[in-house]
Amino acid sequence: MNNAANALTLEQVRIHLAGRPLLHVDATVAPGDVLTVMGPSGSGKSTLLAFIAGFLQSTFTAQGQVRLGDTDVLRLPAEQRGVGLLFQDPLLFPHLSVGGNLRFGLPHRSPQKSAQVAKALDQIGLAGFEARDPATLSGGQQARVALMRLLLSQPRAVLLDEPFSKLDTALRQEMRTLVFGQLREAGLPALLVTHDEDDATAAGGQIIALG
Ligand SMILES: Nc1ncnc2c1ncn2[C@@H]1O[C@H](COP(=O)(O)OP(=O)(O)OP(=O)(O)O)[C@@H](O)[C@H]1O
Repeated sequence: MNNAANALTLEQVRIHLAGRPLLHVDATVAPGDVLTVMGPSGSGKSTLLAFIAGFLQSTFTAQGQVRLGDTDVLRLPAEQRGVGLLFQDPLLFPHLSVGGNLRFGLPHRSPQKSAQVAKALDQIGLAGFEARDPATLSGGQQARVALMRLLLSQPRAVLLDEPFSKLDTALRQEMRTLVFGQLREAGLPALLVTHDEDDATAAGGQIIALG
C-alpha cells in the first residue's frame, strides 16, 4: 500500500433535489477498499459521485463532510481534490495516441514519462501499443488504457460509475480483477456505482443501497 494512502470519509452527507431529500450517506472507505453504491435508477448514485468530485449541479443542495484523510475535500475546487473518475465509456482523447492518452494522465513535471508509459502499457498487456490510435483498439483494450491513465494521474481516491457495464461477460470478469487489484495495490479508497451484484461481490467491500 502506498504511504500517502488515506481513508475517504463521507460524514452525514445529505443531498436534496428541488428541496426534496434525495440521499443520505454516512460511510468510511479504508485505503484499498471499495464501497459499492447500489439502488434503483434515479436514486442519486451518480449525484453522490458528482458531489464528491466537485461537479454537482446547482439544482441540488448538499450538506455534510467529505474527507480524504484529514483533508476537507469540499473546500477544494474540483481539480485539486485528487479524485479520479472512471465511467462506462473509456473517454480516451481521439486526437491523441494511446501513449499520448497515458502521458496526459502523468503530472506535468513527472520525470521519465516514456519509461512510465511503457511500464503502464506492459502492465495491461499492451506493450508496443504506444503509437496506436485509440479508435483501433477493442473496447476492453480501451477500458484498460483508461484505467492506467487514471492511475498515472496519482489520484487520492477513485470513483467508478458503472465501469464494466459495456463489456461482455468474459471481459467484465477480467476488468474487475484488474481494476480492484490495481486499486488495492495502490491503496486507494474507491466508490463503485453499479446495478450488477456480481460487481459488488467482486469489489469485496461494504455495500450501501440508496432509494
Ligand atoms: N442536472 C439535473 N437537474 C435536475 N435533476 C437532475 C439532474 N441530474 C439528475 N437529476 C435527477 O436527480 C435524481 C438522481 O439522478 P442520478 O443520475 O444521480 O441517479 P442514478 O441513481 O445515478 O440513476 P441511474 O441508475 O439511472 O444512473 C433523478 O431524479 C434525476 O432525474
